[in-house]
Amino acid sequence: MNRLVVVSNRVAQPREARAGGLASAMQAALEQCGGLWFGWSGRIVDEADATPRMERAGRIDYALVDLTRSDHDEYYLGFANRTLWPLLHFRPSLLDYHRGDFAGYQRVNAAFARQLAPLLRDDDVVWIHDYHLIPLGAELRALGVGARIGFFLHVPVPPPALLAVLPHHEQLFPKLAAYDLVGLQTWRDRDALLAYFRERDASTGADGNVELPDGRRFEIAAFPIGIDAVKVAEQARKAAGSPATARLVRSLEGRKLVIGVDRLDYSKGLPQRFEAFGRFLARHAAWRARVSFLQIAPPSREQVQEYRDLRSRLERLAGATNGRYAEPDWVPIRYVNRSFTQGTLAGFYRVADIGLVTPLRDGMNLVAKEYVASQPPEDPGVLVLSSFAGAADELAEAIIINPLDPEDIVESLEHALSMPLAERRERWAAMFERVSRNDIAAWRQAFLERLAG
Ligand SMILES: O=P(O)(O)OC[C@H]1O[C@H](O[C@H]2O[C@H](CO)[C@@H](O)[C@H](O)[C@H]2O)[C@H](O)[C@@H](O)[C@@H]1O
Ligand SMILES: O=c1ccn([C@@H]2O[C@H](COP(=O)(O)OP(=O)(O)O)[C@@H](O)[C@H]2O)c(=O)[nH]1
Repeated sequence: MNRLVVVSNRVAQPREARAGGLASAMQAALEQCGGLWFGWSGRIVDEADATPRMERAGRIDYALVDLTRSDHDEYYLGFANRTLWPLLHFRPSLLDYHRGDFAGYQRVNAAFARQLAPLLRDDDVVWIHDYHLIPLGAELRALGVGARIGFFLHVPVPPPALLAVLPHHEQLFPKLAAYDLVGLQTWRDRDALLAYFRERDASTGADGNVELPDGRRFEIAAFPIGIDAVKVAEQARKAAGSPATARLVRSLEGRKLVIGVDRLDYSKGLPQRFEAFGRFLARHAAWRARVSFLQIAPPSREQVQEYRDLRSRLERLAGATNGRYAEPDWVPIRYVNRSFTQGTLAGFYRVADIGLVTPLRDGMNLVAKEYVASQPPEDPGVLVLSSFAGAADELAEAIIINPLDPEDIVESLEHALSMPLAERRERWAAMFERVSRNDIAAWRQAFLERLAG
């Protein structure tokens, strides 16, 4: 079997717990088949080494590179997270473009290619991930790398007119042609990217083949990412008796639990969720002191102003709702700004009556799938899910809502809290079957088989 080489900005490193779907998914995928994982070490240094630091853990070899302060500012915080992230999440008004950031992004991609190329063998299969690394394939090709190279974009793709808002977009997106295969989360994303290239005179086939006017060819296809459902279900069963879950259950004193787990990101629709929970309590006095909402929200990309603003806004919203409705022995919103291990989260999901997943846009949203996989089959909870998460395509039996309408979230809470057991079981069984079938191994195999040609 050919060696798999995974490349991503964020790497789930040994001994480090960090929230984020890409890293948790790729860790699950690589643990199963082994391989090399190349990416950012997470460290910012005065002067970066010319070669990556090598480490091994289990079946995974890691090749980790540091970033300098200007690399981090321009490439990661700047172009990746202040320009591409808002653009790809349909929020052009938040887009902050600087030519210096774009130059830094290209510089880091070129540097990654120079450090990765000497580690590659001809028969490796190279799989590059996400918006941080769009030009990396072209940089590797320029260095003579002839291996099959695939690319997977974890975030949504907006319609062509929005993609074209990006200054110099025509210097960036056609670089995808250096890949043999470009994978996206959903059919909607695939169709949007095909439409972008068609509008630029490419010819595209029904099977996702693209030929650019200069003759370059590549393929675009949808591969919805999954989770290791067996492992998550097992973690949830085990965690049911853990001290952390037991403490949470004790603290509820028989009340219902609504749970949300998200990086503190403006794409996740957290203000709308907090606002809706407040309205729910206003409308349903009978539910006050009978339901608690636990929102776990580890801070993310804190040097970006929009993320700091969001944090302050959420503190105000949680404070206002708690101030208005709390009792001496009950707080409506338990708002927690730290991360937990996936094992601990699985236990929390299992005892939660409702999983509240309401992003304004999300490539997939693995938390939705983890919530489903963690439920006890005999008494499963209810998933409330935004129609704007990629996961909604596979989880149609969730209560699907539009997160921009707080009333829709309020109604979904009423509906979920009063749903009969038989209906909960039926909806959950259908979702669990799909989450189990379309798991992380199936995703990896489907992508790599198509990449192999
Ligand atoms: O690396 P960070 O800047 O700390 O951010 C964490 C990750 O966020 C995004 O995750 C995406 O990938 C998930 C798995 O496919 C998907 O479910 C989710 O919808 C996406 O938002 C980002 O795309 C990753 O690059 C980051 O590592
Ligand atoms: O405290 C936390 C919060 C989240 N996660 C994990 O981070 C991932 C979040 O992925 P998702 O696709 O939902 O969103 P992203 O953060 O990638 O946008 C999931 O696997 C969570 O289990 C975690 O390990 N600890």
